[in-house]
Amino acid sequence: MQTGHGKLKGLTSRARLWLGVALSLGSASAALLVLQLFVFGGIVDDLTFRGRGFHDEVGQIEWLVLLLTGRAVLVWLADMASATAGMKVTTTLRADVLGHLLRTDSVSLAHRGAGETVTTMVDGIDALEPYIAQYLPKAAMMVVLPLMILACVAGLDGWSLLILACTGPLIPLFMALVGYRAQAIMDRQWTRLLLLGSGFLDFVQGLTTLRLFGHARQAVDVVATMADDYRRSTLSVMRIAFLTSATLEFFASLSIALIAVVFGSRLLAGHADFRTAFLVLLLAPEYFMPLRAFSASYHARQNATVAMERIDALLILPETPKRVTAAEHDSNRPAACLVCDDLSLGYDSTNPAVLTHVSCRFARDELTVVIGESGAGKTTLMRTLLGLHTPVTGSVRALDAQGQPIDDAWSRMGWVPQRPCLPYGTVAEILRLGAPEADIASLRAAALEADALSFIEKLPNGFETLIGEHGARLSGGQVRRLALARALIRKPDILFLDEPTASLDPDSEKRVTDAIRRCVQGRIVIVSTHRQRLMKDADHLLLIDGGTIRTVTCDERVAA
Ligand SMILES: Nc1ncnc2c1ncn2[C@@H]1O[C@H](COP(=O)(O)OP(=O)(O)OP(=O)(O)O)[C@@H](O)[C@H]1O
Repeated sequence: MQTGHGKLKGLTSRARLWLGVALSLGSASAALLVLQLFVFGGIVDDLTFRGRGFHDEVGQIEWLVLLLTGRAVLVWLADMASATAGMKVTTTLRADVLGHLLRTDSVSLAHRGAGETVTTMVDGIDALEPYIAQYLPKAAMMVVLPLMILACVAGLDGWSLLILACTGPLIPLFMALVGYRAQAIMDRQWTRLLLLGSGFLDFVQGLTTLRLFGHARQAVDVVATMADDYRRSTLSVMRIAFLTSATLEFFASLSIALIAVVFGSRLLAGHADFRTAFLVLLLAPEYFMPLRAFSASYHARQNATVAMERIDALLILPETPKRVTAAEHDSNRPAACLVCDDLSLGYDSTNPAVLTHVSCRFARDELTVVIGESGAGKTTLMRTLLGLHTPVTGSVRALDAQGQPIDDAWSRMGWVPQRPCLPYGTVAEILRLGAPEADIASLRAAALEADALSFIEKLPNGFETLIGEHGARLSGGQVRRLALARALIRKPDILFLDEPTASLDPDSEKRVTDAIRRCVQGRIVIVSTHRQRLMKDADHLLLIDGGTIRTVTCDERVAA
């Protein structure tokens, strides 16, 4: 199995080109830096010890300005390239994770907290950007520039080469030791961030309930405690960062001081010339500079390693398998029936067998109503038919009028869940979630079919009226009819409605039931309910009882 570091390395392939450009530009700017120091050393030596005036050095000064400008441009371009690489990686990864979550078994996803998923998607993926845009280029420069400087110093002075070659490797070694300890602290900090993110989301979502039960104050205290924990663990991380840079500074200063002392004594003894000594003293701090920059971005790698583990936990969530394979793929064939063959459905080990040996058919132009006690498995069956939940055994097939499987029937399904999710937006935006390209005529047609047009037209701005989250300014019956219109706008072949009339008053119940009846023509319509009115309207009544399913006979219906 790949470790967090291994997975991080895999990320670089997403922006190889931009990272390559950043590295090339960085290397070129490093070469210009070395040249610049040589030219500067020469100018200072000429002016101080060789008796030359400024007018003699004009050519050299022009070169120096040219090198400085060239280097500034190259550094800017390298920064742009690495920032582009970082953005490219995070953008493509976020799209991939989102795409995967859309294909994921909805039950597995629901078992993870929404707050944790959101924090991973936002902060987790953001944490990878500094790793790509800062850490990787700096790690490469930590090798390129010191090697260039060592090569130059090798040609200038043996002693200095020895000092730099011995002290340089000590720094990464010590940083690795510190980093080993920092990883545990980073893990802890990430856990605290997740707790804070999910706690805050829960708090906002449950604000009304908390106020009603008089727990708002305690909730604020809990969030404050979590924020304080996060602050403290951030301070621990910063302590480690300070320790790392202090170590670096110590070794760097020691090494430069040593070179200065050695050169000083040799200059006094007349065994060295000023130009060489000055040049080596100019080059020595630059030798340690990339190590410093690398150290400053080292925490980005640790942060990214922890974030990558979390992102990977999302990526390994099981995807819902494609359930039907057919040789031909013809989206024009409408589904004539939906067939369940010996289905067994369950969740994790706590609930492994909700339904067993379920075999049944759902036909077009029929209203099939599924009934059963609360907790019998109606929603579980519906989720499975929709492809949102993977059966333990058995299969679900959509067949055309000739009995041939239809591969893409699932793309033409409509669903109205028990608690329809209406995001913040206008009525038109909510409806267009079903079909983004739908024009206003299609919106009106779907609303009319779902008996939602009359109330939408009475809203202050009609289809452009802003509806609060979860349909805040609508009644329960209006929310159901709007959700039905959203499902119908997709022109579904197969329509699922989970408890569409639950908790509605008789008038709203009648309106929703009549709307459902109108939808049956040319469609497979499957409804789960506890309500008598829908049961009476059913063409086919299925009862879930004792973990399996059976048809309710006409005699039983009459007797009931
Ligand atoms: N995500 C889940 N993980 C584990 N068990 C679950 C999950 N969802 C439902 N269950 C369990 O599966 C069983 C069937 O639940 P389901 O929601 O399908 O019942 P239902 O017939 O739709 O109930 P209701 O009429 O109250 O909506 C219940 O025992 C429930 O606790």
